[in-house]
Amino acid sequence: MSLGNCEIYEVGPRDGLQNEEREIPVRDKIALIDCLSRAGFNRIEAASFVSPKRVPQMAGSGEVLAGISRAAGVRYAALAPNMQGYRDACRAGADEIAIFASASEGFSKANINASIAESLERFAPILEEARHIDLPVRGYVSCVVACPYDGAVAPAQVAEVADKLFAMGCYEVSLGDTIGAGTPDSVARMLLAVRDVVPVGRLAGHFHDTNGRAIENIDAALSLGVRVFDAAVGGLGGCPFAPGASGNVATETLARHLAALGYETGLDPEVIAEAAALARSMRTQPEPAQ
Ligand SMILES: CC(C)(COP(=O)([O-])OP(=O)([O-])OC[C@H]1O[C@@H](n2cnc3c(N)ncnc32)[C@H](O)[C@@H]1OP(=O)([O-])[O-])[C@@H](O)C(=O)NCCC(=O)NCCSC(=O)C[C@@](C)(O)CC(=O)[O-]
Repeated sequence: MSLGNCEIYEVGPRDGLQNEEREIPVRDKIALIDCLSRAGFNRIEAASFVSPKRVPQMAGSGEVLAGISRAAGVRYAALAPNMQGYRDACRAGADEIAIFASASEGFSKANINASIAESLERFAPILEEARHIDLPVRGYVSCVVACPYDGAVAPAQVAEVADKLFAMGCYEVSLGDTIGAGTPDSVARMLLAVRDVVPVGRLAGHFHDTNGRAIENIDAALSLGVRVFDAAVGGLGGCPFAPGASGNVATETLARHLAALGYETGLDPEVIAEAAALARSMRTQPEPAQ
């Protein structure tokens, strides 16, 4: 019996690759995105216009967006931390922008060298300009359960930042368990608080699998009505500013799990397997094919 649709938002080419130490050639990133473009995703996070000194792996983002073969109906997203990043992303032809805030001050400072309040001030003109050209902006809240610098994060703090991003015009707010500290209980407590201020249909879950609980946490989020989940093909990833954070939940694992539960993702498992093999081959320490 079908339980309806669930969307996987593919973040492998950005959240996945940004943490790899080995320099990955632009042509390899393009090949991965082109493969993912055949898999049936609506949205693929393909690029990040941040400081190349802070995240060297994302330095070729403009060339990546210029080189991909765009598939009809797929939106290619790019991260932008400030107006400079926003303008670069627009010039490169990003179809949507992702801004990224944190629920904890420690991570905000380490990640983007700004307090939470300062980061929201930086994002305001992005939302303003994007609104004029009908460019969708997605908002991230990181550290929704715990922060590698400040420890446990209260659900009310997450709700406050999610509320602000939504009120500023983000069409969707993705809730990031950046260091995979969540449990089904802590994720549910956090979501209950956030659901009070942002409609659940505008929320997405972004679960890193550091402690092997991403799937359980996704189940908790599903039971509270979340139907969009970020995932990285091959389980790539992590954040350079969150020590110990490992990859996102793997797209192929999540797609299988959702299908077994009865949700439709519209993804082609064979193409996903092909992309996962490609992604794994790009790892600094490549893993054997599964
Ligand atoms: C945010 C900044 C830029 C502030 O950086 P800053 O040092 O405060 O900024 P600044 O304005 O003083 O600029 C410093 C230098 O960066 C340059 N710069 C300034 N802006 C840009 C830009 N847009 N693109 C390219 N260069 C830029 C600027 O031109 C200058 O260059 P310099 O004069 O030294 O040669 C910096 O701290 C940064 O780039 N941080 C990296 C943040 C990042 O990419 N983090 C990883 C992604 S977030 C994440 O992974 C979490 C998430 C989203 O996946 C969800 C989850 O799991 O929780």
